[in-house]
Amino acid sequence: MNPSRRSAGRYLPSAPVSLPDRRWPSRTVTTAPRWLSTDLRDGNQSLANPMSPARKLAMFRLLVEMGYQEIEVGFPVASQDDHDFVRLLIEDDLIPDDVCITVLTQARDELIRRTVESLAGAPRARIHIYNATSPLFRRVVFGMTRAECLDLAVQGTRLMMKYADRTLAGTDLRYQYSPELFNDTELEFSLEVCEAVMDVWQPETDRPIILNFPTTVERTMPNVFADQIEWLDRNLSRREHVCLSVHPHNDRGTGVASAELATLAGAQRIEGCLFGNGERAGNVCLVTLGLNLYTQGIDPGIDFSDINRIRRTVEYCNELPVHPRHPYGGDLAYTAFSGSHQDAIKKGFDERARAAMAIGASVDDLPWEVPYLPLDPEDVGRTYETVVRINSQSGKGGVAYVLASRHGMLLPRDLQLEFAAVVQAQADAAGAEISPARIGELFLQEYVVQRPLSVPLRFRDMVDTELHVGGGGFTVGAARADAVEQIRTTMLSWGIDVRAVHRTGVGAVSERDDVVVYAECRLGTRTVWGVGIDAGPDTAAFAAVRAALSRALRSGTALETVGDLDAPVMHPAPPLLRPVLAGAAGLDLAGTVGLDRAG
Ligand SMILES: CC(=O)SCCNC(=O)CCNC(=O)[C@H](O)C(C)(C)COP(=O)(O)OP(=O)(O)OC[C@H]1O[C@@H](n2cnc3c(N)ncnc32)[C@H](O)[C@@H]1OP(=O)(O)O
Ligand SMILES: CC(C)C(=O)C(=O)O
Ligand SMILES: [Mg+2]
Repeated sequence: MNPSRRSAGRYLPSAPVSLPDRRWPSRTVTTAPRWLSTDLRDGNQSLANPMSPARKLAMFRLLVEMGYQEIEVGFPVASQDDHDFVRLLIEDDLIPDDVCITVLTQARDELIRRTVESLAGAPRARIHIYNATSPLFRRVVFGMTRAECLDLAVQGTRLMMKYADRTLAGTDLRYQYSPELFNDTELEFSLEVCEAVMDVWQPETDRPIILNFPTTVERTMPNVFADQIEWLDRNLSRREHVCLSVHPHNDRGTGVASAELATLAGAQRIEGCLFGNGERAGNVCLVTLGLNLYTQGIDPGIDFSDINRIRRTVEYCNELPVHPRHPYGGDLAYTAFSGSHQDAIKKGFDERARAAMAIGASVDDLPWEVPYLPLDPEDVGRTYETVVRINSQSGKGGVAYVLASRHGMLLPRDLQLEFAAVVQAQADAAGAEISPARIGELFLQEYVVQRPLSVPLRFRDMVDTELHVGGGGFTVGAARADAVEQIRTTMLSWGIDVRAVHRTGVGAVSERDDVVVYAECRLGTRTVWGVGIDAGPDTAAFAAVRAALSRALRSGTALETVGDLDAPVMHPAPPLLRPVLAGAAGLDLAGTVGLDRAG
């Protein structure tokens, strides 16, 4: 914004609350508050296309299944659909015994009458009346004095009770009042209005009242709201019969903080919407609040165990997408692309596995402590599959995680480093994410020789051990238990030091319970890796060494250095090896490139 044209000075800062001995900053939350979902009212009224009856029902059912026991189901006088939905719930007996529905209305005689009538036959229900109390609204919207504004609330409550006496004899009727724009209202006046409303309703143990304090348009920092709530908590009369409720909106993006600090300050109940739907920047998000508690070890009393289904239903009902970065429920909420995050996550999982094994327990019995993951994705029905995704920002830890978790390949550290560079080059070239499937393909292409050798190969030095090739597979004479050692010895005589053979049990790459062998071979000054995947360890080891040779051949420079550290030389390939290499790599060696004994 160009400061010469626009000035922040046009905006009036909110007045701080004088509460020098405020107590909320040193409190901690230990239990969940009561929740009210207003998805079907505040959420619905903010939609370009208000929910159809089918969408309303889907939302109601979802909320009930999740465990919400207080649900604001509409503004019955707003539309025929809203009215009919309330009737449907009552007449089709769709309201479980432990659920209380709420309906909202303005403090206007005719609207109150019709709202009360919409509840006829309900076993239990709450009527919620609101009127704005802030100076701006008194002046601009109502053209009322404070006394007239207070009277609106008082008369509204009286009228509601009068109509309810006539119409709702068999209903367990409960009451809620909200001074709209509470956060912009003089605190003493909010209190005065609420006290006057209570004088009419006369709250008692068996007929409590909900006083609900909204940040209708969030304009202050959350600590100011917390001060306001603590002030009310201290000053409201009949406190034991009052449920002090808050209804934060999210205009400043601090709706969650406002709600949480308000609970420290004395709020017992929070109204909000799933995934923060609602007017303008939304109502406070009930998913975030609930799972924030959960990750502090406090049961929110709400079932979030299938967050994807919750999100899909909410998206269907609201016809609005949930942002991929939305806390806990967004597609990317548990995903790291960046290398150092991935490395830490992988180490976190590895450490958990080790710790669990050490004490003979399941990882689920350990406290959740994984770097960069505040919540175990499985707790909300997500998998670990997308915890790490690979692009140019990723590193070896992430690539190794994908190979392990998606392809069952546990790479030795040096190979992780080497393959990460291969993936990095691809990611740089593509300028996009590399899928786990593509990473698997790249790995196979790079390290696993898949082309069958075209000729039988006999290792002269290996008694009883014969490597036959055909139909794409090897068979190894069974008599030799030390076949790997034999091939190592043979290779060494050709100047190839098979330094290490690493095995992992399962190779999901081939969709069989294969053994994966990683062979680290030294050719001159260069280390070359090859990977073999086969049913048995010996055949896999042979395949791994063969793959390393094939790779060495593909990169001619490596072969040129074999046998001479200082001056690259070209050696004819040993006669025995020449056809192997030709078959493996599809190249005609013709005596020009090859491998020979070092030195
Ligand atoms: C912060 C919130 O979310 S509050 C909930 C808001 N939700 C909605 O408004 C959705 C449903 N609303 C509606 O369908 C309609 O607004 C209705 C049916 C309630 C009323 O419709 P209409 O009678 O056509 O009136 P409209 O909404 O334009 O009227 C505003 C009038 O109500 C008055 N009014 C507004 N709020 C209140 C209130 N809480 N109590 C009493 N009067 C009120 C206004 O001062 C204005 O009066 P005026 O006509 O004398 O100037
Ligand atoms: C009706 C009231 C509680 C409201 O939605 C608000 O003030 O935001
Ligand atoms: Mg609201």
